[in-house]
Amino acid sequence: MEYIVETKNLTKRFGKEQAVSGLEMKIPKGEIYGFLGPNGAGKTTTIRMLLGLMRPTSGSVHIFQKDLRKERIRILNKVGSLVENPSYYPHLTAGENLEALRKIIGVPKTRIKEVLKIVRLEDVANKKVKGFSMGMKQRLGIAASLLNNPELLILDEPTNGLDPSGIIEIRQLIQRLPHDYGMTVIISSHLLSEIDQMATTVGVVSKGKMIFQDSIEEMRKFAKQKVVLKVSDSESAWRALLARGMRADWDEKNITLLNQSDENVATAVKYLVKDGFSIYRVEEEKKSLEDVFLQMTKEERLV
Ligand SMILES: Nc1ncnc2c1ncn2[C@@H]1O[C@H](COP(=O)(O)OP(=O)(O)OP(=O)(O)O)[C@@H](O)[C@H]1O
Repeated sequence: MEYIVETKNLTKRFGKEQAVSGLEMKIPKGEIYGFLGPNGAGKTTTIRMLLGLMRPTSGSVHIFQKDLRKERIRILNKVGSLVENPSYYPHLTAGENLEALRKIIGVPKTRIKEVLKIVRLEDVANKKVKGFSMGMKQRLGIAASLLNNPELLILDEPTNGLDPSGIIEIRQLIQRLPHDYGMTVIISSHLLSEIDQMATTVGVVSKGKMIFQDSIEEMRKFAKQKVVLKVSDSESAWRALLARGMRADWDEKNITLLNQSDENVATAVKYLVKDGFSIYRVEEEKKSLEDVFLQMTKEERLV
């Protein structure tokens, strides 16, 4: 597997505090990697280390399969990033702001038009930035990060402070990048719901540790359905199921089956009827992906 980003035992300590702890991040090419974790989990510290802005206490960062310590400039020339809220000259237009950056980076003038088109700001290229909405400013920030035609784009909480329509705009923009431009994207957030529909791979950090890293489909598997039985004399009914070798939980009210296959549910119902219990309801409860994420970060399930 060719990884665009691979960290090994990446660790950052601030005094006694371990902000990032033995992180093994693996990001295949062309993925949109949702880097998730509650506030203070270590996302920004990790991103700063990926961008060479902060030196790891120990461990290594490889980007494009090159060691960041040894080939920093060569690597960073092909990386775009938006780490803090970008600052602009409010009295200059979108195009003029990008022009100022373009001169520093040294890319052809034609690139300005291209990046404005990618972020769908070409119609307001000649408007002053001071009249822009938060969402437009954020898209301009992404345009700036695309000036050097990066192969890897790193966005730290790009939807922070945006309204729902601004979030959707950013989502649509990011979703196109791997397909249309062959980019790999890392996008951090403390809210799964914000990146749920755009990430293809997810890394979840909690207290500096990676507690889950896999495809979003794998994460969805944790959002399994629960089948709940509402029955008469539920405690006895639960004990009767256990006595028959079935796996079930009881919360002093209802029974939850731990194996939710159709067959297993049918067997449980058959036993309960046989044992003389009345079945009032057989209900399905589905956990949202957000519930799964919250549960993961609470339990710190280690992978
Ligand atoms: N320069 C620093 N000096 C000391 N401690 C720091 C420094 N930067 C971060 N930390 C600490 O490291 C931990 C991780 O912080 P970090 O900013 O990386 O988390 P985060 O996941 O990005 O959170 P947020 O979403 O709030 O930005 C926190 O406990 C923070 O207080």
